[in-house]
Order: sequence, then C-alpha cells, then structure tokens
Amino acid sequence: MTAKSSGLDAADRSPTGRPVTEVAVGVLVSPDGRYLLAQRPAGKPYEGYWEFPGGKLEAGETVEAALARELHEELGIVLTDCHRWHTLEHDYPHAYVRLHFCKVTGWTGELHGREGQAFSWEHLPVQVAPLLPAAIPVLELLAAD
Ligand SMILES: Nc1nc2c([nH]c(=O)n2[C@@H]2O[C@H](COP(=O)(O)OP(=O)(O)OP(=O)(O)O)[C@@H](O)[C@H]2O)c(=O)[nH]1
Repeated sequence: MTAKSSGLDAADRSPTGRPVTEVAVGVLVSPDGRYLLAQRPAGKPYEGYWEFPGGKLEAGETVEAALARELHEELGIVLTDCHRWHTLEHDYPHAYVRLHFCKVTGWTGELHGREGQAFSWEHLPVQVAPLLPAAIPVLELLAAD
C-alpha cells in the first residue's frame, strides 16, 4: 500500500516520522486589545497549563469548522469572524502537533467555561502561568504584531 492510498502524504508525518495531529487554535481579541487564555482541564496532558482555546480537527473538518466547534463546546460562543494567522509545529512527548492559529475578532453569545476550565483576558505580557510550551512563541508573535 502506498502512503497515498492509506490516506497519508508527506504532510501527515513529522520530520522524524511521527503522525501529525492537526489543531485549530483561536486567538480571541477583545475590543480593548486583550487576548483570551484558558486553563487546560483536569485529565488532559499538561493539565492546569494555560493555552489559547481550540482543539484537534476531526476527520474531514476545515480549520475554521473545527475552531467554531471547539469554541462552542469549550466556551459556549458562536464564531462569526476569524482569519488564519500563523501555523506552528511542536514535538511533544504525547504528540507531534501542527497548530493552526486564527485571529478571532467576532463572536456572539456570553463566554463561559463549559468544561469547568478557568479563562482570563490578558494584556501582554500575560500574567498567567504556566503556559503550554507552544503558546510561548505565539505570545512573542503577538507582541511583535
Ligand atoms: N488548544 C490549544 N492546544 C494547544 C496549544 N498549544 C499546544 O501545543 N496545543 C496542543 O494541541 C493539542 C490540542 O489538543 P486538545 O487536547 O486541546 O484537543 P481536544 O480538545 O480536541 O482533545 P480531546 O478531544 O482529545 O480531549 C494538545 O496536544 C495541546 O498540547 C494552544 O495554545 N491551544
């Protein structure tokens, strides 16, 4: 069986051959220029670490559709305006992830942590800690924006 017929191509593997987990991540920007960070719930890898909200793409899903689904599941909001911003990869012990960061400037609904997670609107430099390793370069990109 070729890589193609198994549904995999070069983009599905990391440089060291690990499968790539595609993740949609939202950088929610408030009208006064703060960014939303959420704390990873108990039971997930890196529990208690702060991250931008988001999650893994399901089969056949676009980044935008996955982000809309995750923001609704996690925060109870309906995404109305976003654009793709940066894509970063990170090699964790538990997974090799490709993070598709999107700037989110429009949503409807009242934001609340539906999975019991804490969240916080933060100015730069952010005050919450610890941060997920792959969130740190994103904060540097935001600071340089
Ligand atoms: N949401 C989010 N995930 C991130 C960020 N940075 C980062 O490395 N990740 C990684 O991306 C992956 C996202 O997976 P997740 O566990 O949040 O996704 P999910 O809600 O679909 O998970 P589950 O359905 O398996 O519980 C994790 O491996 C996480 O460590 C970030 O800023 N936000």
